[in-house]
Amino acid sequence: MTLQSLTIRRPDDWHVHLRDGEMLERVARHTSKQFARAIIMPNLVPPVTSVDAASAYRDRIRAASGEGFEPLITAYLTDEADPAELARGFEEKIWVAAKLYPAGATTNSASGVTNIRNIYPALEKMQAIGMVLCVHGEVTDPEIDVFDREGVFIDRVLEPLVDDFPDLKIVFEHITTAEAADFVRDAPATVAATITPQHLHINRNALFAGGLRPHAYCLPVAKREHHRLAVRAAAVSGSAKFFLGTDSAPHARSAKESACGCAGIFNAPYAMESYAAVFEEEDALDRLEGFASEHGPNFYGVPLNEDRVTLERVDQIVPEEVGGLVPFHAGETLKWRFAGG
Ligand SMILES: NC(=O)N[C@@H](CC(=O)O)C(=O)O
Ligand SMILES: [Zn+2]
Ligand SMILES: [Zn+2]
Repeated sequence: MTLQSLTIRRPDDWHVHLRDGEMLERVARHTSKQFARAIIMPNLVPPVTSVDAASAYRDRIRAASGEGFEPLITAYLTDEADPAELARGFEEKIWVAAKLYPAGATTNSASGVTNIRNIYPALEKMQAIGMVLCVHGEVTDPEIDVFDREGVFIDRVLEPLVDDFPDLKIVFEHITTAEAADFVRDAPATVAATITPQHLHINRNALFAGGLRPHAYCLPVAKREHHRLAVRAAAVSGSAKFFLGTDSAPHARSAKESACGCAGIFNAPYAMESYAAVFEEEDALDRLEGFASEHGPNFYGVPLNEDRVTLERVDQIVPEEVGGLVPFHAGETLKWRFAGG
């Protein structure tokens, strides 16, 4: 018999961009509706580099997201990252992780790290205190083909990093390739990965389907079909190393539909529906709870959520716009509906 509803422990989103100001007001409740907690990415302008900025940002998110949602703030690592400041914010429970953006790799990464060696003192400190490192894993070398930047990052940066910091907890964010899925699977238990809905649903053809499709553009860019299939296999494998991170990354419509469109897909409004579709197609709905609600907290070392949410089998057409933004799956019919707790 076909499953008509699915009740699971409330999920968390281990990678999301909530932005600030008016955009934060527009998007925050889409995330807080589905998820109990979320790892909030720090790539604001200016980036979140100090404990004070992080604390103030957390207050603004709490105000925008409403009761019952816990924003988990991250620090933005620059070449000047101060180990003492990182440790202070971690001890004061203002931030739970720090984010490595290779300078120039993605949206608002201009202040990112130019050479991984520059943050070795910060990483030593993080390793010592048990603070998680989140990584945007792409090299920025213009000689490297954009579709190869994740794979080359593994060889040039990640593998040496894992060797040099055997006790540092590392999350390889938004993986998109078979190489990344294999690397994480075979790495020590200190290494995990987040997986977005879009990298489970689309391959690079989606960027060019009948014309140039800015709303399918994010970074790392979607890859060939065999990579999508490998990332799917990892997500539904049941391995505790792979967990949910939407990378919902809203940009104004005008910034997406532009001669130089911004990278980022706004998937928050139908995030769980989108993941559920994938797990059902892979005949793995029984593994959705682990991926969405258990593997992430266990890796970060925080308790599992106690409340439950239900997904119902109801067709819903995703609108062309949500709050003036174009959501992932716009115009498509999704077969599940997030019905809350
Ligand atoms: N994923 C994206 O395409 N964009 C993100 C940045 C990021 O996660 O790399 C953003 O902040 O817009
Ligand atoms: Zn990123
Ligand atoms: Zn992101």
